[in-house]
Amino acid sequence: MMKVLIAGGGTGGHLFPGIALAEEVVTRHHRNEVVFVGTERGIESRVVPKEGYPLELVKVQGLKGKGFVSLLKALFALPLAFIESFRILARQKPDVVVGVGGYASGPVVLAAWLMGIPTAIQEQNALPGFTNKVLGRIVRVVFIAFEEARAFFPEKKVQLIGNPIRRKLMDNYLRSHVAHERFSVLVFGGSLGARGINQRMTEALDSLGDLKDSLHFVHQTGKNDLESVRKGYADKGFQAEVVEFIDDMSSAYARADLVVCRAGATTLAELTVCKKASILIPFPHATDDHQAVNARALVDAGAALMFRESELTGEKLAQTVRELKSHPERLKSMEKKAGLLGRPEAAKELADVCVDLMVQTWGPNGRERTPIEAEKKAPRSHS
Ligand SMILES: CC(=O)N[C@H]1[C@@H](OP(=O)(O)OP(=O)(O)OC[C@H]2O[C@@H](n3ccc(=O)[nH]c3=O)[C@H](O)[C@@H]2O)O[C@H](CO)[C@@H](O)[C@@H]1O
Repeated sequence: MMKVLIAGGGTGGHLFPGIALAEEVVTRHHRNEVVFVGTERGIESRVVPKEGYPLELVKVQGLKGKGFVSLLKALFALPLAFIESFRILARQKPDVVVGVGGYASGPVVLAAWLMGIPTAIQEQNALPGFTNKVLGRIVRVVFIAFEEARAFFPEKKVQLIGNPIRRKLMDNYLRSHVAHERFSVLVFGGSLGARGINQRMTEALDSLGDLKDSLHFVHQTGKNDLESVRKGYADKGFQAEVVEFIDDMSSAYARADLVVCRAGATTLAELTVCKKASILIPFPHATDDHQAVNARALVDAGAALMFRESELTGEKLAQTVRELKSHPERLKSMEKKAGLLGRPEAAKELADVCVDLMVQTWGPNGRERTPIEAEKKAPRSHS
């Protein structure tokens, strides 16, 4: 029996690896528990309750600055979030705390460390964010997904395991290979959508008119561009499903012959596990340009093509789609190379280490809990 507290979120790229860990933990034993800590405005406030896990909220702002000392200062300058974190940890009594990045991760992991609870962080990107770089010094284990991230953390703590993928996404994906007649392009801009991608793709349609009847698009726009993108496809006579957000990414991937997307780390992990060929357009304003560094790993392996948004015209994008469509053997080779980078076992490996941390710290049964606390752990079922 183990209780894991997962702190962080904000965007899907941080939260979904946490959900993947949660799924692994609760399917191992019906009395295992997972609690999330996030913020009201993060994607977690919508997704976590839907997934059936309890969510505690803290009020945190982004932390910017440089160096360990300035982060500590910034964290202590947020006394409310910090006090809330202590309270949550005292109430929840987790055996292990895992930070997945995003606003809530910093104060909660720091508070857990001060309370003597074993901590770990999971860094999704090739270049770690500021908070994780600092938390790396205090946590017991640092999980990374790209070799490039190793250099930013104490060597002995690092475990390169890849980014955990949601079990539901994997299971459904394996079951949902769909036969389709048209060449299907999945277009999406990370968990929030991407204006740059929305614009380039609608511009690209102008140069793809002759292929209209053999192309099918599934396009996720994010909140703001839904109507204009929908209109773009409709006015130009293309067959397209245009949505604000895709709930079922497994069937979206399953139907795609080609994916056009940003280079968020969780997206890339999914592309490799699902063996998909992709055109990557990294988010140009990502901190330290980390999306381009993420993308490089796939490009160097021959699994993807990458274009800088500033250099990519609609016409160039159209030409690339056209070329890949007319060279299925090239697409196949990209798919194969993507598959070689996939780490489908990441969630399991992460959960194994959580068990080790619990056993080392609290013994094989975890923390002592009063009979009432233990009783509250009603057996849960998880689909
Ligand atoms: C702007 C920004 O700072 N983005 C960061 C954020 O990206 P972001 O939150 O966009 O994350 P990713 O691209 O890594 O992952 C997106 C996740 O959302 C899911 N999804 C996406 C679209 C959709 O309609 N439905 C859906 O479920 C995908 O399947 C995937 O699981 O976190 C990533 C992981 O730390 C970073 O690499 C990104 O740089």
